[in-house]
Order: sequence, then structure tokens, then C-alpha cells
Amino acid sequence: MAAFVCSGLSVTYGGREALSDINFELPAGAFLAVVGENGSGKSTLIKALLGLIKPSSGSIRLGGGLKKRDIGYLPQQREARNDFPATVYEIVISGRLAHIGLRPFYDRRDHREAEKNLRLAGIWELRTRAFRELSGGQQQRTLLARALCASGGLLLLDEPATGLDAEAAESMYALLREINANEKATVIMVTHDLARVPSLASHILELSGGQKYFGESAGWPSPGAGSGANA
Ligand SMILES: Nc1ncnc2c1ncn2[C@@H]1O[C@H](COP(=O)(O)OP(=O)(O)OP(=O)(O)O)[C@@H](O)[C@H]1O
Repeated sequence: MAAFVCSGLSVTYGGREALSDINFELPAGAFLAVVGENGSGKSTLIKALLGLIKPSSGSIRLGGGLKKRDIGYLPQQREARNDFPATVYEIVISGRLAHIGLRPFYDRRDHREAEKNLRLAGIWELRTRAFRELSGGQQQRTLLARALCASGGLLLLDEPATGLDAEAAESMYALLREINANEKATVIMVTHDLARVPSLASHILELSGGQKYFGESAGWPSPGAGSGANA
């Protein structure tokens, strides 16, 4: 079963093409790393998958009865968020907002999901702390737990280890592997960390405006060796 099917996807901004003719079918339960140089279209692809921008041509289909609201999204963090007055718990449970519909309060299931994902992300002990007091790694785990609360089995992560030191980045990757394997979540992660990609991801999509490679990570030519085109 496919989680995402992208067919002939192109996106333009003001007449300039940022993504051209992207085609891939990602199996449910896969861990996809989206790689490519700055400006190659990685964030544009994520926004298109989320439905935040409209393709100029082509289509994106979600499989397995999943809907856009089942996507948990961790946006790229460009700077530390030190002005956020909410607690860790409040931020994590806010991931449930897409699921509560017209109900004006969180119910027992929302609180259960928040607790489960706080524990999964290893931040249960931090739940009453103010988000702005946390380290970068703890803030990322909080935002990941919020994305998990929003997710019905699909996670989109835009550079989740950016700004973290080597140890915090490794522990974030280990957590993502665990979520992919144990929680049966399909993960799509934009990353510049090419050295970690082959051991982390099951599939790789390499972009350069167009599609340089899509396939299993075992078949991906290492960037040092010069990537042979394989669309
Ligand atoms: N809102 C926008 N309006 C106009 N052009 C845009 C917009 N967003 C992105 N672009 C352009 O589209 C191209 C792809 O950008 P995108 O942000 O998707 O690249 P990226 O691979 O995520 O880059 P990075 O690794 O630097 O984050 C770039 O040329 C960029 O300048």
C-alpha cells in the first residue's frame, strides 16, 4: 500500500519553476529522506504534500484512506523560540486541534494521546516546564510530540536536527527510527545530513529542481561518487 503517490508534480512561484516533474510512490511505513542542495525544492515539496501550496501541474494522492489532517508536521526551526509562554504540555496537546472539530475543549482521548507522545518523545518529566526555558533539543522533542499528536500515521519533518549539537541530533534520529519502526508511522524527512541518510532512511528522494534519484537507500549513489540520474 502506498502512503503517498506523486505524479508529474511541478510547482512554480511567480512563473519560476521550483519543482519539475516529480514522480514517486512511497510505501506505507517507509522512512523517506528528501535531500538536495539549498534551493533544490525540498521545502517546496513538503509544502505541496501538506497542501499548503498548489501544484502548477501533476497530482499528489494519499493512500490507505489517509487524509491531509492525518499528517503531523514539524516545520523547519530557523531560530530558538524564546518568546513562547506556553508549557510543554499545552504545546503538545495543541497537536490535537485538527481532530477536535467543533468541540470547544480537549477530551480524554486528546489527553491520552498527549501523555503517550510526551512519554514517547522522552519529555514527560518536562511537561509543566515553559517551552522557552528548554534547550534546543528539548524544544525539538516537544514540537515532534505535537506533530505526533496531530498525526494519523504520517509525519513530515523539515530538517528536524538543524541547530542541535551532535549528541542531540543523534538522539533525535534514534527517536525518529523508533517512531518509524514501533509506531508504524510513515516518515518523510528533509535533511542536509547526507552522512546519516543511508543508515536512517529506507528510501531517498534527491532533488535538484527536478528529480535526481528516487528509490531504496541501498541503491542511492553516494553524493561523493557523483549521483547517476535515476528518476
Ligand atoms: N515563497 C516563495 N516565493 C518565490 N520563490 C520561492 C518561494 N519559496 C521558495 N522559492 C524558491 O524556490 C526554490 C526552492 O526553494 P525551497 O525552499 O523549496 O528549497 P530547499 O531545497 O528547501 O532549500 P534549503 O535547503 O535552502 O532550505 C528556490 O529557488 C527558492 O528561492
